[in-house]
Amino acid sequence: MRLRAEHIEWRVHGHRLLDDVSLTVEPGETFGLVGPNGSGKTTLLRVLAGLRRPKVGRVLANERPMRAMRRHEVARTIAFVEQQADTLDRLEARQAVALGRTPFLSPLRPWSAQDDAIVDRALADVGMQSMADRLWHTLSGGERQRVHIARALAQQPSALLLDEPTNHLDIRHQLSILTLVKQLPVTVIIALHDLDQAMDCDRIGVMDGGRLVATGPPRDVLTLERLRRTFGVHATLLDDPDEDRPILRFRHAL
Ligand SMILES: Nc1ncnc2c1ncn2[C@@H]1O[C@H](COP(=O)(O)OP(=O)(O)OP(=O)(O)O)[C@@H](O)[C@H]1O
Repeated sequence: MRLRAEHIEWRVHGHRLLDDVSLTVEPGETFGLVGPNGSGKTTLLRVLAGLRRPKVGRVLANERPMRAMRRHEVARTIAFVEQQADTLDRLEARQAVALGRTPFLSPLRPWSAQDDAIVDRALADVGMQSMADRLWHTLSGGERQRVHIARALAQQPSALLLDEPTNHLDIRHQLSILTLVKQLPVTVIIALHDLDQAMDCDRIGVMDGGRLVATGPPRDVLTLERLRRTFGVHATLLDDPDEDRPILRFRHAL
């Protein structure tokens, strides 16, 4: 799915949280959204997910204005893993993942073996199949995060939006989730704080003060000057001996 934002502005109590943001993410692309705290990444993801409907600007999903789409239609095509996702206290992990199938169910299309298979696959993809029967409140922060990601995968979306999905994860699960989402044949927009992880995206966008100040291939965008200006850090670039890709080494805050 092609996701396009055109001249989005989002204001809260007179503060402009998004300022003339335009962006096109192509089908199958993995697009990283980076920027300092409070730069507008979450706000932009919420707009792209259809949870916020801007008065100025518009979002198009495969060239269709999202404003014209019904909520369940959006839920069938776009999955969003939020940073502070809901607690699901009385549910088992498997039931929480099964919620991802809700937009597809109706009296004419009840739960089926196919839904079971999709849920099993999503649990396996995030390495949670052995904890499928565990109650939500018994799961660790990282395990809950993996269940949220599995719920989004169970939606089988055309676009997957993730807000700092690796936050609570140990390094092994960070890498496996990032590898997994990159391999998915769907459009992925992922907000990341780890700029080295962002280097593996197809393209990245840099948010700064509610504006999208740069987009492009990671190494073109994450220049030392950009790191200084937007992130307020002095960094150097090191060569990775195993791959044709630089490694960022952060020296100090400016
Ligand atoms: N409801 C609100 N009312 C007032 N200000 C808000 C509201 N929601 C967000 N903001 C402000 O908007 C700005 C952008 O917030 P947002 O959560 O989009 O940033 P972010 O880039 O995702 O930050 P972080 O990296 O810290 O998660 C912040 O300054 C935040 O305090």
